[in-house]
Amino acid sequence: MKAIQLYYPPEWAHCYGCGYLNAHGLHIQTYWDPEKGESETRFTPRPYHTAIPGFVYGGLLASLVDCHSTATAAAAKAQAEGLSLEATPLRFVTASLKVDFLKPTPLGPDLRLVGRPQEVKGRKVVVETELYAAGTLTVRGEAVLVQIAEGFGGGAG
Ligand SMILES: CCCCCCCCCCCCCCCC(=O)SCCNC(=O)CCNC(=O)[C@H](O)C(C)(C)COP(=O)(O)OP(=O)(O)OC[C@H]1O[C@@H](n2cnc3c(N)ncnc32)[C@H](O)[C@@H]1OP(=O)(O)O
Repeated sequence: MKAIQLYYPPEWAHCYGCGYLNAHGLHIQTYWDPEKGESETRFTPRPYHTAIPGFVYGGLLASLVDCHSTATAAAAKAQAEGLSLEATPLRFVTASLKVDFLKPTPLGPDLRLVGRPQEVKGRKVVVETELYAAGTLTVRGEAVLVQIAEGFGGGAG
């Protein structure tokens, strides 16, 4: 299966969180399950992603939720409209991002994010994301994503 981010055209693939053309980026990769209508990202933080020793920096967790949500929005919109991302790349930007840090996230285990679209309406998609560390829910996010309008800000992403 191909990660949603790999369908982004090169001019939209420089994002620090998920752009495949950003050599210094996180390279977040999101996979869509059309049967369940939900998405998954896995990410293993590095030792330098520390908040306090043993725990993951919250800004990194917010970045994971952010880019996981933009990709989930693209997949959800494509499925809702019966489009193929291969033929019709869709790219969303984050209009609003809310992150609840429910528990400290331990540094070490692989993190798993699950995204569920709550609303797909026009250019807007609302996505709820849960982030698990070793099976424990530690972060919940809600994001409002807006599809980039035709010809908008080309090359900036
Ligand atoms: C990087 C940016 C440059 C772009 C270059 C483009 C190319 C590169 C792409 C690569 C992108 C990488 C993506 C990585 C993920 C990020 O980190 S993106 C970076 C952070 N995000 C930004 O910088 C976005 C800045 N904000 C904006 O540009 C504009 O506010 C937006 C988000 C495009 C929306 O403006 P708009 O197109 O005028 O949309 P508008 O018609 O007002 O609203 C559409 C819908 O969204 C809702 N909405 C809009 N804002 C909000 C909000 N804050 N809260 C709740 N709902 C909202 C509206 O209510 C409306 O809903 P409905 O009425 O239809 O139900």
